[in-house]
Amino acid sequence: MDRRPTLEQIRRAPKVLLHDHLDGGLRPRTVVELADAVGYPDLPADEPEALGAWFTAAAASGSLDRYLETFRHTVAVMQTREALERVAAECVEDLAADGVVYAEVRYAPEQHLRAGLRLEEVVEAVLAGVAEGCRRAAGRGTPIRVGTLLTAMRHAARSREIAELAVRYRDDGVVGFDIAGAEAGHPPTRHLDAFEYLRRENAHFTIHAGEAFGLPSIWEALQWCGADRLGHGVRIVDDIGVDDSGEVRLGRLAAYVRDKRVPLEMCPSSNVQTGAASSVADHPIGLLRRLRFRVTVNTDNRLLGGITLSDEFAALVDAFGYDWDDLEWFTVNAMKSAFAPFDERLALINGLIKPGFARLRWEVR
Ligand SMILES: O=c1[nH]cnc2c1ncn2[C@@H]1O[C@H](CO)[C@@H](O)[C@H]1O
Ligand SMILES: [Zn+2]
Repeated sequence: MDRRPTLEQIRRAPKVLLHDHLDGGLRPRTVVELADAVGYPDLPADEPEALGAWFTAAAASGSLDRYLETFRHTVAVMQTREALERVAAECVEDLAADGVVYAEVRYAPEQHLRAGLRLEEVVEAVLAGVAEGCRRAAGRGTPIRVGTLLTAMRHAARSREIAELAVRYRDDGVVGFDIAGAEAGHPPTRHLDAFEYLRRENAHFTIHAGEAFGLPSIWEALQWCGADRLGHGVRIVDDIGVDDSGEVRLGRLAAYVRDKRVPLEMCPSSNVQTGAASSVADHPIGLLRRLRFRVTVNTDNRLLGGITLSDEFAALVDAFGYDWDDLEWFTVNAMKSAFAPFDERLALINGLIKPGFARLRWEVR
C-alpha cells in the first residue's frame, strides 16, 4: 500500500512557514475589492478567478524581474491602514486554515507610504491585522503564532531606517529584518550599515540571496553581512560537485553553510516560476535534503504561485517520494530556525509539532 502523505493529510500536519511575503499572498477577491474601494484602475482583471490566473501566469515568466513587476498591483491596493489590516488578518486566517502553526510574514514598509501613512503607521496596521487574524484563527480552533519581518528593498536606500524600525517594534511582534527585490546588481553589502546596526542590537535578519544570482551573493550575505538565514539560497548547489559515481564534493562555502547549519528558506515553486529551477523535480532541494543541509520549505508568494504551504509539500512528495519523516524533518528544521525565542521554539517542537506528526502517522497507518 502506498503510504505517501496525501494533500488532505498534509493540510492536517502542524506546519511552519518562515518565508512568505504579505504583499504576495493576498486573496484574489481581496485585491479586486480593495482596488474598487480605493479607485485603482489598472488591475489586469476585475473578476477574482481571472485575476488569480493572471497572477500565476504573469509570475511564471522565467525571470525574477518580471515576477517582481506583478507586485505593482498588490502594493497599489495596500496603502491604507484598513487595507493593510485586512490583508494581514486574512493572511493569518489563510495560513491557519492550511494548518500552519507558526509563521513569519514579511513585507517592505517603505512601499506602503503612497497615501500618506508613516512607516510606524504601516507597521502598526500590519501588527493589528496579524493580532486580529490570530484571534479569529484561535476562535476557529486553529491557533497560530505569527511574527513579522520588515523588509528593505535592495535597490533603494532606506535599509538602515527600516532596520531601526524593526528594532523599535521587536517587542510588539516584529521578529526580524530582510532585504528583497531584484538581486542582480544589488549586492547585500550595499546595506552593510543596516546589518552592522542589527548585529550590535542583537537582532535577527535573513537576506534574499542566491536566487537570481549565484555564490558571490550568498558569500556576501553570510561573511560580510552576517545573515542568520538565507532567503532561497538555492544557488549554493553551484558550490557542490557530484561526479559520475555519485560522490559529492562540497566547496568551502557550501561546506560552511552545512557545517554552520545555516537555514535555507527554500521556495521550490517560486524558483520554477522565476527560472531559478526548471521544475520541482529538478529543484536542488532534493540534493540539499539528501546532504542534510538545514533545508526549510516555504511558499514565497501564495498569490503568485496559486499555492499553499501544503501544496508545496505535496509537490515535493510527488517529485521526491518524501514520507512523513521527511516532512517532519523539514518542519522541525524550520521551527529550529525561526526568529522566535528559543523556549517558544522548543515548546512548539515538543508540544505541538512532534505530537502532531505522531498523531497523523497513527491515523494514516
Ligand atoms: O522571491 C523574491 N525575491 C526577491 N524579492 C521578492 C521575492 N518575492 C517578493 N519579493 C519582493 O519583496 C517585496 C516585499 O515583500 C515585494 O514587494 C517584492 O518586491
Ligand atoms: Zn521571497
